[in-house]
This record gives sequence, structure tokens and C-alpha cells, in this order.
Amino acid sequence: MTKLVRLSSTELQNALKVLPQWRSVIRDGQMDHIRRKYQFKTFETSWAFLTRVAMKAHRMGHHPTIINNYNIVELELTTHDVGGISELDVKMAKLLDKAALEMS
Ligand SMILES: C[C@H](O)[C@H](O)[C@H]1CNC2=NC(N)=NC(=O)C2=N1
Repeated sequence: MTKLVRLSSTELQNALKVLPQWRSVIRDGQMDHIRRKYQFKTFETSWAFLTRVAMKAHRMGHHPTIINNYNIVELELTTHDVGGISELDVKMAKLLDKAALEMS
């Protein structure tokens, strides 16, 4: 794995062009994490998705913050080691969107 670096605002905005449902969240004046809300048909489908999220997180050693409310799942991604958002967050967001699409 290449060394992770914090993405600049421009780099992140470019990366999010292919992740239109993800938003960057500013905290203390700088980009802190990216987040996305998913809505599934049922509670069970939400948890089928979250099972896949958990397996990907375990494999990648990268763990989203997970909020679940029945059929709504909200995920947040940040890279603590760089104090912001890195390529790893963007890579994981793409993988999670692919998994969610397969669950729809
Ligand atoms: C030591 C361990 O691999 C690191 O702390 C990992 C764990 N999971 C992680 N998950 C996320 N989202 N960001 C991180 O920076 C991170 N770091």
C-alpha cells in the first residue's frame, strides 16, 4: 500500500465527481470525512449490505462509521492517520456503492 496522504479540497472535489451521493463534511474549518445515506427496501436488506460492509472493512483494515435506522444506512469515512480524507476513503466509497447497487 502506497503511503496515504490527505487529499486537498480540489483533489477531493474531483474524486467525488464519480461519487455523486457522497458529501464531504467540514469540521473545524477543514474536510473531516465523506458521508453517504443509503435507503434499502427492508431492514433485512440493510443488514445484508452492512454484513458486506463489515467484511470489506475487515479485509481493508478501514472501518466506516455506521448509522442504521431500519432501512436507512449512513456511512462516514475518514483516515485518522492523515487527519482527513485519503484515497483509501474514496476507494472504499466506490466499493461500497458497488455493493449497495447489487443489493438494490
Ligand atoms: C491500526 C489500524 O489499522 C488503523 O487504526 C485503521 C483502522 N481502521 C480505520 N478506519 C478508518 N475509517 N480510518 C482509519 O484511519 C483507520 N485506521
